[in-house]
Amino acid sequence: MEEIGFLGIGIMGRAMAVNLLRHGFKVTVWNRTLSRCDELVQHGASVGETPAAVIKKCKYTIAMLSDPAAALSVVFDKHGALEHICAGKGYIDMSTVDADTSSQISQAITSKGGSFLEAPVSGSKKPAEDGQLVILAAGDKDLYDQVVPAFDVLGKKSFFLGQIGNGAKMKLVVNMIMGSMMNAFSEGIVLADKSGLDPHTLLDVLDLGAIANPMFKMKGPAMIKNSYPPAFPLKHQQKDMRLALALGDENAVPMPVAAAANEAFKKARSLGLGDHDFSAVFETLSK
Ligand SMILES: NC(=O)C1=CN([C@@H]2O[C@H](COP(=O)(O)OP(=O)(O)OC[C@H]3O[C@@H](n4cnc5c(N)ncnc54)[C@H](OP(=O)(O)O)[C@@H]3O)[C@@H](O)[C@H]2O)C=CC1
Ligand SMILES: O=CC(=O)O
Repeated sequence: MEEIGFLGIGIMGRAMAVNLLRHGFKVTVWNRTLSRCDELVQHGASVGETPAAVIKKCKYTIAMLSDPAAALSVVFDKHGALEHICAGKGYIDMSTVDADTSSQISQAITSKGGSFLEAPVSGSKKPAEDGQLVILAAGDKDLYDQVVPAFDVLGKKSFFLGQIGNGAKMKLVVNMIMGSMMNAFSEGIVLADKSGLDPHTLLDVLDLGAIANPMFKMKGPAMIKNSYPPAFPLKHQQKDMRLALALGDENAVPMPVAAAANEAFKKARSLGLGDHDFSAVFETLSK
């Protein structure tokens, strides 16, 4: 494949770009805080000074940014992606955003002749490091086919979900479920503890039954120790709950469980836990 641009070297972007480099891709990176690119240079990456410079250099550019405001800013602001996007270039936004944000980006890119794919991912820091993400792509099928070699490195499975917005919506549905589960799990651990049970035994029981899952298994032991090293920052989970609730609003879908979970994540943010892992929502109950 041609050289790949990578915009956004946060928890996920760093792991994904390193993975591409490890598998022999040439990668040019950019990050708003440019110093975060230094480590990538040691892995063999080049650095672009602006998103526009990366787009100019690379046939394909991936973005992995925090939220809708960041995704829009990197495309539309001065020295943004739009300045050099043109026919023959592809832009792949893998950030978790809402369908409307994705459509705005798609329209802007395609109106300048470029091609666009949204491709949010399911799977956190460790799956990103291990190339085990689940990729939820939608938009330009030709571009999808062209970047499959990169997706094969980044993920264990890619879905092509059709028109723009479908990838964003699928991701929000999945994370709405995940955020609700994390709250139910937190309440369960506290309930076990306060009613005189050993929370570690609860984890063992859960792991053997019908609701066993990798998230409970991975996060539970650390939560019991009140430890929340950020893999998926809580502020991003709350953003996903907010965007999923807006999708529910648009479609008149009642979501009382997700709404309550969103309040708990908001409470956690108000306690200053936004940069901790999203499992820190546990703190809203255990104090
Ligand atoms: N972490 C996870 O487990 C997963 C995260 N996601 C999604 O992936 C995306 C990235 O997540 P993650 O890597 O964890 O987040 P981080 O907070 O670690 O990284 C966010 C990135 O966005 C950049 N950024 C933020 N605001 C702006 C802005 N206004 N202009 C330009 N760049 C900006 C940051 O740059 P700077 O360094 O300068 O702050 C950084 O590169 C999010 O949409 C998240 O919801 C999806 C699946 C899993
Ligand atoms: O978006 C977070 C994840 O773990 O997936």
